[in-house]
Amino acid sequence: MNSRLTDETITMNGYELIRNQFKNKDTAFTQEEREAHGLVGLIPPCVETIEQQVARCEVQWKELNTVMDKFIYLYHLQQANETLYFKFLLTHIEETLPIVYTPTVGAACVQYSDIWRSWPKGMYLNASMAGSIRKILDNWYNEVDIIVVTDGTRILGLGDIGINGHGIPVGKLALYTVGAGFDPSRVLPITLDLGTNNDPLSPFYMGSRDGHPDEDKYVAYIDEFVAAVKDKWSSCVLQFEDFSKVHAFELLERYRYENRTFNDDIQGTGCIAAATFVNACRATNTTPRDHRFIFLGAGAGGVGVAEALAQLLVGPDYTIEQARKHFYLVDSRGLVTTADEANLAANEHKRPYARDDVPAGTPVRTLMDVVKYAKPTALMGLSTIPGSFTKEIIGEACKNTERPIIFALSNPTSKCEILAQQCSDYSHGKAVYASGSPMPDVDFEGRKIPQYQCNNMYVFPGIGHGAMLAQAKIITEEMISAAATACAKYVPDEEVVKGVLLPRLKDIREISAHVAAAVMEVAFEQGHAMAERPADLVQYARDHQWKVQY
Ligand SMILES: NC(=O)C1=CN([C@@H]2O[C@H](COP(=O)(O)OP(=O)(O)OC[C@H]3O[C@@H](n4cnc5c(N)ncnc54)[C@H](OP(=O)(O)O)[C@@H]3O)[C@@H](O)[C@H]2O)C=CC1
Ligand SMILES: CC(=O)C(=O)O
Ligand SMILES: [Mg+2]
Repeated sequence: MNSRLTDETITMNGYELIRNQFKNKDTAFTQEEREAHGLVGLIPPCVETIEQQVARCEVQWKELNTVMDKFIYLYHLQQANETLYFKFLLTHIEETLPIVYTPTVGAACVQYSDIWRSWPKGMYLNASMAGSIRKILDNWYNEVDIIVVTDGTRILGLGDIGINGHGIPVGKLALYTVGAGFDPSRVLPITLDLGTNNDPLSPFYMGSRDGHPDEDKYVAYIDEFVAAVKDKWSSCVLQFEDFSKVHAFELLERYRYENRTFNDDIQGTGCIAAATFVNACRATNTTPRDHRFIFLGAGAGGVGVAEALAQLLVGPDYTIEQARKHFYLVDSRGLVTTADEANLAANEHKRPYARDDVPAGTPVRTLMDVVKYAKPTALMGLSTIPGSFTKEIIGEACKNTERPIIFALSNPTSKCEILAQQCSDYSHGKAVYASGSPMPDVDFEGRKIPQYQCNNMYVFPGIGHGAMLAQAKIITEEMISAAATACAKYVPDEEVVKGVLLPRLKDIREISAHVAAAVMEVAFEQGHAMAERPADLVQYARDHQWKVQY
């Protein structure tokens, strides 16, 4: 539903109306509305359509010289008029998403406290609020359909940047509206400002400079937060975002069986990587079981993706243990093996992938060692180490298969394991490539090859929407894998054979409707849905997308 001016709930005077970002139409207020709401004289007299307003934004946008200027411009636009902001995003999706989201949001987060211009978007909860979180949530002004929460401890590949990470929940929620049509007045970005272990060098840093609380206090705080959210907004979806691997897996396990919640970095990333990999297999005429995978990075994203890909290999005649034998995970200590019990004890999420079959004396300390040993057909980068997929590594991978599959998923671009053009050059155009942040088209022997952004943004909006519409009590792995299948299938065979791995971003609303429908279908099948089942799930999802219009 749109937040419409004609709502009976409108009791605001004109001055309040133009300062309300959800109700404001600026020059698009009609003459009748101006007279009815005391707006006459408060805005320029011309009456414009939203298309005319967008045309003005286009001119202003073109005059902005830096990506940071564009980021700040969009933030201001959102603060002034959410409808126009989303209209501009949706009509300029390929230009604006790399600003609102990765890579520019990463640069903006690093400087968030410095570029701050009174952007009261969302909530900030800190350690001193322990014991009062439920009461503090009452300060929020509206009902909430979805919350994206971070504790700022692992923002993209930028590490523990504390309250400056707030740009990520804000950006993710913009994508929830762009992608799945969540009503922007009913979404809530939250940062839990529980300190940072890094020294925020800026004198303007707005968060706590204390280190993180001890483990017991931390978990008690998150318990209180989750319970407070459930009590205040019992039907809202709670998405955990960019929590360090120290807590990401543990918190997912702690809450997933009793709450409508998921972890985007583990499950959303696994989902989109599975969808992209399925299409890479369709494009290369291979099956998932044909592949041997090396992962650089065994954190939240790495293990989330490994588990989602491993599930693609599982079947009646193939167990998850057999599937996991296709995987070799490399972390900062080298190949993850059962010999390194200290590593596994500190990172239980790695244990299912720890190799116990490496012959004594085999060198497996570096990525190159492991590539030579395991002879991969697929390389997955979730390490935050830029340039780690070198020409030599790609050259080795090319010895094992005609078409190696290379996903360089670390964000933002400055952390990416290998750029698209490099991957094409080093593999002589043979690699099937996808990246986490957007990449320009590749020039291969004079031909322009389009690039694919394997990013959870393709699926989390639809997952959240499906869970909300079905009123799913919980969000299960089966719902997530149905979302992956729906996203992969959205690319028809005739496109996939040409190497198209993912749908076009301009179709994101329709993709999200299919993803949401797939999630709902499983929610009804598994008996987790509390809503009544609609006849046509895709149409139902479409009909419940907030329309970007006044
Ligand atoms: N495309 C997408 O949709 C998504 C992309 N990402 C991106 O993936 C990246 C990783 O995220 P996430 O998994 O959550 O981060 P984590 O911090 O959880 O994991 C990082 C992993 O990289 C390993 N690592 C660090 N340095 C090295 C090194 N020099 N050599 C080998 N391994 C190393 C770490 O090793 P150790 O375990 O030993 O510390 C750890 O296993 C980020 O850049 C993030 O933005 C994440 C989610 C979604
Ligand atoms: C995309 C995303 O969630 C990340 O890089 O953390
Ligand atoms: Mg993330």
